[in-house]
Amino acid sequence: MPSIIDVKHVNKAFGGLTVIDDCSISVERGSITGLIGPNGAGKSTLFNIIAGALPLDSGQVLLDGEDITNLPANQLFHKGLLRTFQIAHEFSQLTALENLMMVPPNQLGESLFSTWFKPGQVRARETEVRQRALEVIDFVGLNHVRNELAGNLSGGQKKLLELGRTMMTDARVVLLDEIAAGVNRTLLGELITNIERLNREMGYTFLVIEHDMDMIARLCDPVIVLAQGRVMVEGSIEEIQNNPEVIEAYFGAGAA
Ligand SMILES: Nc1ncnc2c1ncn2[C@@H]1O[C@H](COP(=O)(O)OP(=O)(O)OP(=O)(O)O)[C@@H](O)[C@H]1O
Repeated sequence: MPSIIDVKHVNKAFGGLTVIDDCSISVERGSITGLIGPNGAGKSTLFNIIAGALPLDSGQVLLDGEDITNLPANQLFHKGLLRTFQIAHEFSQLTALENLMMVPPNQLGESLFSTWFKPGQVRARETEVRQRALEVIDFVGLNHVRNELAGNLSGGQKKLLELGRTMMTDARVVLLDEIAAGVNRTLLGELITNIERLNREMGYTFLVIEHDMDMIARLCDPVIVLAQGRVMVEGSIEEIQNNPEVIEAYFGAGAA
C-alpha cells in the first residue's frame, strides 16, 4: 500500500535543544499506525508539525504525495487531514449535537451575507448538517446524551464526541493524540470499535499517539517507536515488545 503521509528528514529544535532529529516516517494509507516512545521523545512535536500547528526547521511533510510542509491547520482540514482536539471551552456550553453541527467548513449559515440573501438555501443546508450530525451521534453511541451540554459529558464521552467531530467532514487522515487518557474501560472499548469501523468502513487512516499499550496492541499495526526525535524501530506490536532496544528505552539499563 502506498503511504498517505510522508515525513522526510524533519528537524526541529527549541532554542538549542534538538527535539526532532532528521526524522522520517511513512504512514500507510488505510492503516492505523501507532506512534509511541518514552516521555520527551518528540511525539507531540512531530504531531504538531504534521498537523500544521508548529513550523519545522527543515525537511518535508507530504500528504498523498502533495507537499504540505508548514501549511496551516485550516488548510490541512480542507485537505482531509485532521486531528482530534479537546472540546474548546466555548464549545462546552453547546450541546453534543450542536458541537457536531459547528464542524462543517463553509457552512453557508455562517455568512451574514448569505443569511440575508439566500435564506432558503441556508435552511436546506442546516437541515442537511443536522441530519448528518444525528447520524454521527448515533454512530459514536452518544444519541442518549445528544442534548446534554458538551461540558457535562464524561471524559470518555467527550473523546467519543471529538471522534465524531472528525466524521462531520471528509477526513482522509486523522491524528489521534492520547485519546485513551482518562477514559474508562467500557468507553475505551467503544472508542476502539468506532476507530476500527471508521478505518474499515470509511477508509480513514489513523496516526495514533498513545501511552496506553493495551490500546496500541489492540488497534495499531504497524507501531513506530520514536526516541530522542528519531525512529528507533518500526514493526508489529509483537516485534516492538520483544525488541531489546525498545525495552531499554522504556525501562532503562538492565531491563532487557
Ligand atoms: N514549545 C516548546 N518549547 C520548548 N521545548 C519544547 C516545546 N515543546 C516541546 N518541547 C520539548 O521537546 C521535547 C519533546 O517534547 P514532546 O512533547 O514532543 O515529547 P512527547 O514524546 O510527546 O512526550 P510525552 O510522551 O511526555 O508527552 C521535550 O524535551 C520538551 O520539553
